Amino acid sequence: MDILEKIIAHKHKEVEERRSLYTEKLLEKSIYFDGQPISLKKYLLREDKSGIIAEFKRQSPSKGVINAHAPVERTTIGYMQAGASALSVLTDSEFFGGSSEDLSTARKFNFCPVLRKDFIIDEYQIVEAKSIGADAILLIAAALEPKRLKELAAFAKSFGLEVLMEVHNQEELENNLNEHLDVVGVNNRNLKTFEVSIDISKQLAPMIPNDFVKISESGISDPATITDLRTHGFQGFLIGETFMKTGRPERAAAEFIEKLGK
Ligand SMILES: O=C(O)c1ccccc1NCC(=O)[C@H](O)[C@H](O)COP(=O)(O)O
Repeated sequence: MDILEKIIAHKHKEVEERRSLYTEKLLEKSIYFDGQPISLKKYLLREDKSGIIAEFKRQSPSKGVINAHAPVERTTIGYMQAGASALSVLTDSEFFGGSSEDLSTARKFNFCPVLRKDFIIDEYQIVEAKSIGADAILLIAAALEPKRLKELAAFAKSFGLEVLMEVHNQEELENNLNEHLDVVGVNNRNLKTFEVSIDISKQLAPMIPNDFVKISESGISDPATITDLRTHGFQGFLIGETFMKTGRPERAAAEFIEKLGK
């Protein structure tokens, strides 16, 4: 079993356990449930922002522990003050050391789009995403059949949540484009082998229709890479480890964005 298959197998168990503790009806009582989501798509297109989606990521399967101590509140407020366009919060605990509480904390202290970064395989997780205050969810093409990905995207849109679909190759892209997606992300990291190559983004960019906002994800460690990716049509850039591996992720983000010039 590769790591993605392990994560997905775990998610199936996790969803069933959670559903037995908190029904969808209970989740719908959250203070966030009737709120209007903040559009990730619109914030990524704002010219006064960097296009960076700054990620709160404590650990990962590829790197182990990245930052065990950064507080969510200070880090996420600092990311937004530094000029990030949006936040991404890993909510998986088993493999990434995150939690729903991390996302709710980020939500409570920031007025900006918040992406729930998790491995979504079931409608329950989408109701949960809304209940913890997320504005957008991630659907990973490598983890879902195209029909299922489309059903989950439509379900998310019915709650007003925006959908980021992540691909790693041409086949995943061509098989999964549908009208319910808002943002298409190219993951530079192969989730099965952990190899990272920014060239994947550059190769796939011309194949992504312009109706979708295009983002490049993972392995971005230099502002010059963003300048280059912009010339290939990318409007958003998801960055986690480069910031989180430092003692003060929000300061690393501020220095990075200052060097970028926006
Ligand atoms: O980061 C990993 O090791 C990983 C392994 C398996 C599945 C997903 C994984 N990461 C999730 C992400 O997509 C990244 O957190 C995100 O794109 C930011 O990447 P980075 O800037 O390289 O931290």
